[in-house]
Amino acid sequence: MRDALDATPYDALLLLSFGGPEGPDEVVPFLENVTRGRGIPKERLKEVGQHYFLFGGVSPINDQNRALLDALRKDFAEHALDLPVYWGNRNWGPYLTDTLREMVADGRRRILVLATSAYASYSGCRQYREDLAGALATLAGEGLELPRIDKLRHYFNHPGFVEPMAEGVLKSLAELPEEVRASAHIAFTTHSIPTSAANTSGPVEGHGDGGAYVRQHLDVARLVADAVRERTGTEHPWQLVYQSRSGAPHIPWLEPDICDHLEELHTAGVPAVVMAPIGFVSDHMEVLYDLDTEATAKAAELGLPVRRSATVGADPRFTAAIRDLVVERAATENGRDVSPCALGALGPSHDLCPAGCCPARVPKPAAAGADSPYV
Ligand SMILES: CC1=C(CCC(=O)O)c2cc3nc(cc4[nH]c(cc5[nH]c(cc1n2)c(C)c5CCC(=O)O)c(CCC(=O)O)c4C)C(CCC(=O)O)=C3C
Ligand SMILES: [Fe+2]
Repeated sequence: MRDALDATPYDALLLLSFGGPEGPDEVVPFLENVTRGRGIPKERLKEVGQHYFLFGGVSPINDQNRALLDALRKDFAEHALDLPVYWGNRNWGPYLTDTLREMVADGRRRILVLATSAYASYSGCRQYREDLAGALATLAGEGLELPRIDKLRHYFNHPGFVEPMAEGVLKSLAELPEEVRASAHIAFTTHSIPTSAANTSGPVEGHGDGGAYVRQHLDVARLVADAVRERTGTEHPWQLVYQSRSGAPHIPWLEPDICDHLEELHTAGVPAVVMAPIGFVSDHMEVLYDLDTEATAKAAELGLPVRRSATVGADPRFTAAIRDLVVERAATENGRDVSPCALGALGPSHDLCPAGCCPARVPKPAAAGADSPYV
């Protein structure tokens, strides 16, 4: 019998995610939820709706979260970590507010949140904290006693996140035709966001020099590229590029787009490319449509061999990393010294988002940060 791991003071882990439709009738209401008050052009919405309809109106994201939940519960049980795991979403059922209400009914008082985004950004961090504040406000309005909520630090540079992605790139390289393999480029991709959001991502002191979002992705890309070089002996040129841009065309977003990048590489005589979606935790719609469908069709049109490498999903190294982060944070809350685990040049991310971190265009209350109106 292993020694039991200690999660106290926490009495629950909450997996907080984006949510997605699971049938054709759910696509439009889902997109209405996503875009409420966000000023996304109608044309873009129609187009994105088509992406979902192409897959029968079913986003893979909910099944992936179910798989991650199962894997986390199994991992915790195997390591005698007594911590129930719940799941709630921003944009589709199970909705965060309903899950939080259930957690309160179950007597949970100290909740730790795992968001399905590894990096700093408004969409990937503060917006989830706003969701938590919104849910807490609803429960307060119902006269319920509010639990205390903390959010796990960003895990982009945890070895349990980086390692499976490095292995995925190695596997994709091995699948390329042998004669082009050694000269293949790696295109690391992530969600494009407005450059204004990129420049203000992360803590205030890093704003203005590109922000944490791009810096964190570059660190991960370098770590994966280094791991690949160590294991193949080959230096594969790489670049961080972007996908899934939305918003009005006159507003600058991070570039280049993966499709333009493939065209550029092809013109420059690069014979093959591995697309590595390091910005995403699992193979959701952005990966299945924007990379596996659109970018792969673009590459076929160019006659450029491409492979798309795996996301971490429910990889056991990732669930072990989450367990590690939970135990680390619990120890910190108990005033014990910890040595947080992180690869790369940036070091472990902060436990508590400081005031002004990843600001919203229109300020809103956000929980689980230094500027939270809740304890
Ligand atoms: C940084 C980032 C992540 C990664 C971090 C994280 O995971 O949170 C992410 C994830 C996701 N984004 C998703 C879906 C959508 N995102 C949209 C719109 C937007 N995303 C943005 C950014 C991000 N998005 C932004 C700046 C917008 C513009 C509007 C706005 O400022 O909000 C829209 C509206 C239509 C469109 O414009 O494309 C949809 C449908 C899904 C579900 C996929 C599935 O169903 O499998 C997931 C996991
Ligand atoms: Fe998105």
